[in-house]
Amino acid sequence: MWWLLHCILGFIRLYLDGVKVLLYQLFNRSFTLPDLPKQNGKVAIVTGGARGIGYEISRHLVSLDMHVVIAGNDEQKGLATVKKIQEELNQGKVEFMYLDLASLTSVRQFVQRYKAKGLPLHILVNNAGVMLVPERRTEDGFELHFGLNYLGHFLLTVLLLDVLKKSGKPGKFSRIIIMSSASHYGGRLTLDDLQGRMCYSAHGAYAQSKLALLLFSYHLQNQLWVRGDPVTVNAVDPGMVDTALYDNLSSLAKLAKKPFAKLLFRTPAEGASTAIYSAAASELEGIGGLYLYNGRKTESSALSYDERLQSKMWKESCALVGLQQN
Ligand SMILES: NC(=O)c1ccc[n+]([C@@H]2O[C@H](COP(=O)([O-])OP(=O)(O)OC[C@H]3O[C@@H](n4cnc5c(N)ncnc54)[C@H](O)[C@@H]3O)[C@@H](O)[C@H]2O)c1
Repeated sequence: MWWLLHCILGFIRLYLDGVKVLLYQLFNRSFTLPDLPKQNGKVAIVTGGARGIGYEISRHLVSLDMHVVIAGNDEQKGLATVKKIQEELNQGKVEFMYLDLASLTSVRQFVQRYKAKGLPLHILVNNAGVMLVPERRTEDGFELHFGLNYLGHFLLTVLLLDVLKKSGKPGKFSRIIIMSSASHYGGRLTLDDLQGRMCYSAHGAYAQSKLALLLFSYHLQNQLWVRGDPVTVNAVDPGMVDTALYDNLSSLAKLAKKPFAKLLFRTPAEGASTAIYSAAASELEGIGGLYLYNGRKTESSALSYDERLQSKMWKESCALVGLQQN
């Protein structure tokens, strides 16, 4: 019985958070990107950069003369996106590399292939994600939202940290941008049931994955500061954006969403603006540990700032992906 209540509460919390965001978007214009400095010589990885918000981030970073690696699990789409960006921008340094975040082996192989290229890494945008997927497991047996949105990005980031640290320097920090969501406000984290085995709610699982990303983001930033490493980590909330992320809504919810999406949802380009700003704005040089929404610093949930929970999650995540803690 209590699992049913848990599912219903997860569902209600997610939709309430959605309503709050839509009301905000009704009365506030989308953040307008200022002119950003050219980024010649810089290299970025954008996960899920082949469509939606990730595509807009990739395209904009290439237009700033960054070398962008689009990392995704759909090779055909990825290569087509590379071609599209090159045609639109009349060339530009952009390439596709295969990465399936739902497979820890694929994450490790991606990092190996990336490192073999000998490229530096100045910007890592952890953008890819899925939402409201019916109960499924990753290749490694993790609940899909947790395994893909969170653990895949956790491993990717930790394995790329050495390159990010080497590529940054005082006054020119490397930057990690983590795509969170307002759904994290309603997120709950049950450390002894991270895989939702006791009771599964797709709404709860998505919110949990976004909360876990925030706990990770703050904890990692603290570690980097303590060690004096030239890398910053900021989390970004893109708002509610009309993309394929909503493809898993029920038919009824999709129907109800249609008029709202036209009127109130942000376009992918608008949704990408805060992430692009975090990646390239001079005024964010050396600044990390923020939750940014609509171009501004905002408070995330009280739970996300809980340092004990952050460190417990860090330890648990290292154990789950088979990493030695440092
Ligand atoms: N759209 C919104 O309203 C909204 C709101 C808050 C947060 N977000 C977040 O923004 C990010 C981008 O979402 P979007 O709205 O552009 O959705 P989208 O569905 O258009 O894009 C998601 C991207 O993730 C990639 N992806 C999915 N599974 C993958 C896997 N196994 N390995 C590698 N890549 C994979 C997809 O190929 C796609 O490129 C997500 O993290 C999402 O949670 C979106």
